[in-house]
Amino acid sequence: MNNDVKLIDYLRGRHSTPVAQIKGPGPETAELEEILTSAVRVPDHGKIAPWRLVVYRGDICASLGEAFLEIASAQNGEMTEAAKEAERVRFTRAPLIVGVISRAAPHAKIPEWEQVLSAGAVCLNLLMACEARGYVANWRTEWVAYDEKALKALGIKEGEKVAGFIHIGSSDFPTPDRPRPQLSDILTYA
Ligand SMILES: Cc1cc2nc3c(=O)[nH]c(=O)nc-3n(C[C@H](O)[C@H](O)[C@H](O)COP(=O)(O)O)c2cc1C
Repeated sequence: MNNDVKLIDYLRGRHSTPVAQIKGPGPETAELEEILTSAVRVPDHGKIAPWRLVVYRGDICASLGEAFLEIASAQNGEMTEAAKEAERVRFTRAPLIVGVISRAAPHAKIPEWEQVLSAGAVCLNLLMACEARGYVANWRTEWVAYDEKALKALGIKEGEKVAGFIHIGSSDFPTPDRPRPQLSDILTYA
């Protein structure tokens, strides 16, 4: 997002950038932490922060790719070279990835569902906080968010769930929009 774009104009056209289009640079640590500080300013019933963030970047991303490949080949048997490469680069396609991890759990007062929703809010807010600083982003999960062994390699603890792996970087060409639902198809006035 251009810095002088009004929020109302941004929201009218907000959209993601496909991962294949995301290149460097990504934000360095100081700017990233400003982005993340904004991103977690979300509605959170009970103020319990039922989420946490994990930054994946640098050498760890290539190592994770090797781990994904090992897990996938043990589960799928013979893989094509293209499929192997897809695993190797899964976490190196963007300069960095932020895992938004839901820690939703039974709570005396706060329904677990609402805790999950709050993690979704962090994901969307993170997309927008990246754009506000001139970066682009894409909210992915992919199989690694649902596989026990992959989750272990990713440092996700038992009981936690991945709300999103937000791929962050830059892009130098515009993304065409995708079809959007017609308001009339999803809106009723009670
Ligand atoms: C929870 C969640 C998980 C997603 N995971 C994937 C995924 O694994 N692979 C994929 O191609 N798109 C995935 N998407 C969709 C991408 O984020 C897609 O680019 C996005 O829906 C584009 O919409 P936008 O332009 O309105 O942001 C996911 C979306 C959500 C909300």
